[in-house]
Amino acid sequence: MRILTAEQLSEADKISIKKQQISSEELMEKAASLVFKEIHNRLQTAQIPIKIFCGIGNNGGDGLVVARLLMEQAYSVEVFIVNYSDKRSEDFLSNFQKLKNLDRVRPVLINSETDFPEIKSGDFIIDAIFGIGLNRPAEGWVAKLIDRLNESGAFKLSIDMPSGLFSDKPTDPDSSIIHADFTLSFQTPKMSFFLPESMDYVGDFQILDIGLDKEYLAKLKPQAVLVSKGIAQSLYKPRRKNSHKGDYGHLLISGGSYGKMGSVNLTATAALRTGCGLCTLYIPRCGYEILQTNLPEAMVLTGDDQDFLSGYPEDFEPDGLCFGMGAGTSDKAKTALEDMLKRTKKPVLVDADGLNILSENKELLKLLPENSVLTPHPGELKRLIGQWTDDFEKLEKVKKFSQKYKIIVLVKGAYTFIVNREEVYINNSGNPGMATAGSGDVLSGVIASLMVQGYSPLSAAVLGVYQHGVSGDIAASEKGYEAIMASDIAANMGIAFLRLTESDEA
Ligand SMILES: NC(=O)C1=CN([C@@H]2O[C@H](COP(=O)(O)OP(=O)(O)OC[C@H]3O[C@@H](n4cnc5c(N)ncnc54)[C@H](OP(=O)(O)O)[C@@H]3O)[C@@H](O)[C@H]2O)[C@@H](O)CC1
Ligand SMILES: Nc1ncnc2c1ncn2[C@@H]1O[C@H](COP(=O)(O)OP(=O)(O)O)[C@@H](O)[C@H]1O
Ligand SMILES: [K+]
Repeated sequence: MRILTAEQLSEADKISIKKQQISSEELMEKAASLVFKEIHNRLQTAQIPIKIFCGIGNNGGDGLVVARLLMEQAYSVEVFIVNYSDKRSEDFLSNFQKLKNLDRVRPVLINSETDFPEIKSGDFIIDAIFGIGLNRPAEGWVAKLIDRLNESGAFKLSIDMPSGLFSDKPTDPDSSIIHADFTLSFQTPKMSFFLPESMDYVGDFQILDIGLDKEYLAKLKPQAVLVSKGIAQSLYKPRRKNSHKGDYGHLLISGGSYGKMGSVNLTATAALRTGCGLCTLYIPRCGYEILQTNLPEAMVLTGDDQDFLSGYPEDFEPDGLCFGMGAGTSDKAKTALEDMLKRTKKPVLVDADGLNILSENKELLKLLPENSVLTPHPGELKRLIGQWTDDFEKLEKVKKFSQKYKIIVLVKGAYTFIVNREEVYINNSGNPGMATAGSGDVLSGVIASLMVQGYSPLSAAVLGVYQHGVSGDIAASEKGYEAIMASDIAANMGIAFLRLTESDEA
């Protein structure tokens, strides 16, 4: 699914109306009918007090259509017009008239704070105040109304956007924004649904296909692409019967220090569970017995130092390299990274302390082979690219960084962003149970393993992040969020690949 801007969607709206020879009022009826259906499916005519707050633009128009359709099914509905301006949209006005023609309804106009209705915690609020047409933060009594709705404790369903939230630019967190429990959004998700600063306003969300012209939509340059199972399937390379371990690549994982050997163990386990043919670990001497005992499938080479990573193995040509987990940022570890980067032309994956070393020694960034993959979490990213003022600026900075060094940069989080120059992918698989020590180490193993198996670094990053999330979801369904440990994410990778190759019907 492609993420488009408000401007692109409004234009697509106009083009679709023209091409499909329908009126904008008909498009609104179609969009709002889908919202009605979702609500009706869930409420099944339960007599919950429904209060619909409608603005005076097209988002308000949607709210009015939903109100009419709910009334036709004998729901208990009250309609409030948030009358912030006299510039009512045409489709708002025609639907306002249609609603008033029903004799049971008396929409209540809200012109100031004194008109606010009482809102009880058991009410069901439908928020149709502002949609993608919001062009400034909500102010005055409209802001107070939004605050009042948020404080009510009532369930809030937003149409298209939580009112007060911008779709594709930063929203001042001090402004008034509906804190939706659920958002039903039209045609495509909006960028702010995925960014850490704004995702909480959206609640759970569902996208309703309102039938905008597919041909036109396909021509638009998306802000980002949401990674789906279909995309992951299209990247997947099935294993051939006529193959041997040499066909699936030899990965060298370099990391670890005294007390941090577990991270290398997790990365290596994940890499082997993701199918690389051979895996060698390059570690300080203190980790030798630990890893040889724990993970007999991996080969182990050690540097000269007892506790810290040092040097780089002589005469060793793996198919790909992964550096950083548990490595620390000692001078020796820095030299180890530098030696590695000077010895290879193949894209590498750098994670964790490898990223911290790069942040402290920015000149090393220039040594990264083209299309190397960096996998920072937000803290590591900040050290790497500097502070940002908001998530949209962060994304722009990451794109520039990716362009400057010709590399792929992940921004890990509840939604992980995969940035390849101007191109952005957003991953939606995974769950909060994965917020646990070592799950990032597992991700590095998954991606690096795919990289040595002949996937392009970008495909490895997109497929790897998706599979890592799916594996975490399998772990959650078996164990519950709290009990997930990073090793469970590695352990479930096989089932995640089985799921990937299953058709959805199966
Ligand atoms: N495109 C699609 O796919 C489809 C879209 N559809 C629906 O249309 C919605 C977009 O409708 P829209 O363009 O009329 O804008 P909307 O969000 O109702 O608000 C604009 C109004 O708010 C005003 N205003 C803005 N900020 C303000 C503020 N802070 N405080 C006060 N006023 C403020 C602004 O007034 P002005 O700035 O001119 O003063 C204007 O009057 C979209 O979200 C979806 O629900 C579907 O029906 C069909 C398919
Ligand atoms: N709430 C969440 N939902 C989905 N995935 C998550 C969530 N929290 C963390 N993750 C995933 O878990 C991993 C955590 O990585 P990281 O912070 O580097 O962990 P560590 O350093 O402990 O290995 C990332 O891949 C991230 O996307
Ligand atoms: K809304």
